[in-house]
Amino acid sequence: MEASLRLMVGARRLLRRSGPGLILRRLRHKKKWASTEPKFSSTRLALQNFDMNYKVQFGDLWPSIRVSLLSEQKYGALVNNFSTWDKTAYELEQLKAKDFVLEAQRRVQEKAFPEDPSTPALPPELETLPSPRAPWPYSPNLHCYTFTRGDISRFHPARVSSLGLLDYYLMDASSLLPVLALGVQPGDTVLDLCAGPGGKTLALLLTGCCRHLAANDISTSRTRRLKQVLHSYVPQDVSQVRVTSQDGRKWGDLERSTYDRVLVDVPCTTDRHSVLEEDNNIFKRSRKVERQMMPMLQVQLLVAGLLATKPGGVAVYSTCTLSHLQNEYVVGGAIDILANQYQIDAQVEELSSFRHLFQDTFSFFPSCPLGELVLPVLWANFGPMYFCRLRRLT
Ligand SMILES: C[S@@+](CC[C@H](N)C(=O)[O-])C[C@H]1O[C@@H](n2cnc3c(N)ncnc32)[C@H](O)[C@@H]1O
Repeated sequence: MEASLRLMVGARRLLRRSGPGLILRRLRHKKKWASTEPKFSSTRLALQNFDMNYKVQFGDLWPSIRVSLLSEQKYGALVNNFSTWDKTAYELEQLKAKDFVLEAQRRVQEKAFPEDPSTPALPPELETLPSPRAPWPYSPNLHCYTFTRGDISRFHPARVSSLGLLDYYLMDASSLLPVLALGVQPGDTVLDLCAGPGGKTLALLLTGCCRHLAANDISTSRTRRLKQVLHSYVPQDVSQVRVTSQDGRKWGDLERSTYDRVLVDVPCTTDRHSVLEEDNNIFKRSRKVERQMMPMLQVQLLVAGLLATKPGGVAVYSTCTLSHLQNEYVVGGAIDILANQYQIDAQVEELSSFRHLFQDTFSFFPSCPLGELVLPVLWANFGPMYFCRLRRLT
């Protein structure tokens, strides 16, 4: 009532000043503006979409995944080996945080020396651990601290050490799993195809194994952030990184059969971000086509990544979505394209022993047909993180 009164007074004033033409123009403008106003926020559209699809995909597990996605996520502190790492590790241990990678390595050691009488017997599911001759087949030298199950303490922001470098990098701890699964070995040439803002690139460098590391991202703003991360964490004399800003889909033509290890950490619907943040949300109406084309882009990037891998080399595909259309289906699609269009064989490698190693820290989806999927749960609110390890055979 009050609003229509104000409208009438305003209209009368306008009529007096400028005649009926202007009023009509203003009203027309107002109507157009009102009809383009979004009915639902992007976060709400994302939740509706997930409710529809993930109920089918995850059944009874979906309500608990949903509430975890909407709750505060947990972080991990990736220790910067280039900085005063021993001091950092000591300080993190004082906070009662645990290095989940070191704990997994200890479990492998226990398997390697089972005859040691002081070693407790392993539970049957750990019998699939790697053989004693290859005690740690995953990327080495990575140390990441998390608070234990159910502990929702937060890490303080990273600090500059006496060496002038930041002491740790805060990330969703499950983001380290694709890098660990890549199994970088000393002297490897490595490609990080979609690298910005650079958490995984930093982890790859921290392995101390990369003879040469190519870090690429199509977005110049993301490669700028990547360079800032490198500047804050890595000494200037570490020079084996090359940063580029190209379309990763071209890599198969640019550098075919070149790299020992390739990480393909693709853009996706970033499920946690999509249900929480309006800013840069892929569920905005204006980004509908981009969202629909996402699986196609992901297949193209994975194909390019595998083409850039040497025969016998390894690529890891990863996303932070629960969607099987962006996960297993993409892996299956890329393998088919490689076989049919390029006569190249690539094969998914089993990661079930890897899953057993880290199951105290993360909740894995038990029935993922290809690769592994970390589910957000309240006792370990990491992820979602999907990763799949592929070996290029020919
Ligand atoms: C999930 S993010 C990568 C996160 C990064 N690996 C990290 O750990 O910090 C996906 C990235 O892919 C980039 N991207 C999107 N399309 C691309 C393309 N065609 N080629 C290369 N990068 C692309 C985006 O700019 C975005 O930075």
